[in-house]
Amino acid sequence: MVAVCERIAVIGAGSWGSVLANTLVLNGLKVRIWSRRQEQVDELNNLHTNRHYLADFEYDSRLQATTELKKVIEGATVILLVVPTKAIRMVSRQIAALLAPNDKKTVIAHASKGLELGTHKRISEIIAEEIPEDRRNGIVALSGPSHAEEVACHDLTLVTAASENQEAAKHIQKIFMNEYFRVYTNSDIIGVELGAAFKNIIALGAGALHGLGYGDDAKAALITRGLAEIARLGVALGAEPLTFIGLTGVGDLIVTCTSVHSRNWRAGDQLGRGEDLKKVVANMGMVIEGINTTKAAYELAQQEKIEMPITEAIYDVIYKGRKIKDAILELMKREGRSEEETKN
Ligand SMILES: NC(=O)C1=CN([C@@H]2O[C@H](COP(=O)(O)OP(=O)(O)OC[C@H]3O[C@@H](n4cnc5c(N)ncnc54)[C@H](OP(=O)(O)O)[C@@H]3O)[C@@H](O)[C@H]2O)C=CC1
Ligand SMILES: O=C(CO)COP(=O)(O)O
Repeated sequence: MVAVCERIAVIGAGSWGSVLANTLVLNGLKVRIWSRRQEQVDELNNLHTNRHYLADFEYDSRLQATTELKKVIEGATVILLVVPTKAIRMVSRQIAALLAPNDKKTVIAHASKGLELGTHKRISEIIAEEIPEDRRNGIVALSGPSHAEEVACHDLTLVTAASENQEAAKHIQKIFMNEYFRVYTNSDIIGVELGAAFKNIIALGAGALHGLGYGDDAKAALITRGLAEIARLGVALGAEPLTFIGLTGVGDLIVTCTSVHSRNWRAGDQLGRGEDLKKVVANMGMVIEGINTTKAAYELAQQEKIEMPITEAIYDVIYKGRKIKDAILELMKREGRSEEETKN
């Protein structure tokens, strides 16, 4: 059973952070959520809504929001980061400055999905660099096929809490588990974080296929061949191959490539319909992680000498202005291969 007195800090009040925070409140925990904007804090505290991110959802009135980071993390046994990947380093640095040295009480968890531009680091690696080991009790990635819109209305969702520290992973499992939100543990945080990041690239492609009017055969092929290249790069980077057939691999790939809730899928769909990338990003008003992750994965694949034809095609479309139809045609015209080839 979760200790009722336990206090949880959620950092980031976008669609996912706010719904995860609400889930924990409903599970009986004391939760404070941090937002950088006072008007959003006022809306959450007074109206119990967060209209920009989830238009028709009412949050539990026990959820407390504030812009004061110190107040949010004070006394927290878990600090859960749910900001876009590009903000993880800065936020972690600010948190580290507020945690006491030699106080290893706090589990640091995150539910974000991406790789850092430039360094290509996974989120737990960034956190480990910014929050000294003596100020934390493990780093956990909470990941899997999960859309805020569905968890908000208690649809059934299964995710994974991954960490090198199994006690910390079990703690995250314990505080989140309920009758609609089921959590597994996993020790392969490399595979879990890489699967979570890379699936967004393939989701951009799945959306683009839809926008162009292609059917289910094309979608299934993209998901399958996408998984093959995700796993190839992931294993080269130290992941366990089996992780890619779990919730955070194929599970998240399926949901993100097929759900209208996915921002990455929706962005791809609009690109497929001929919209301009800058306009798509501006109109989304929420993070589209796959755009930066495509660049990071493309560079990592070059560095590791791993062939990733789909990622390369999406990179060309996003970063070199290539026409999507031309990129698809080139993929289709590649030399015939054996499906049994595992390396390339
Ligand atoms: N939405 C979902 O269903 C899921 C999302 N995720 C992952 O969770 C992470 C967050 O996604 P999500 O909540 O959807 O994103 P949103 O775009 O909905 O919200 C992002 C939140 O982060 C804040 N933020 C943005 N930039 C910064 C910054 N530089 N410094 C501090 N705070 C910042 C935003 O604040 P402001 O409003 O002030 O801009 C907002 O509160 C992503 O990595 C995503 O892939 C994972 C699973 C499901
Ligand atoms: O990670 C997600 C689903 O598991 C959310 O995907 P999007 O960021 O594409 O909305």
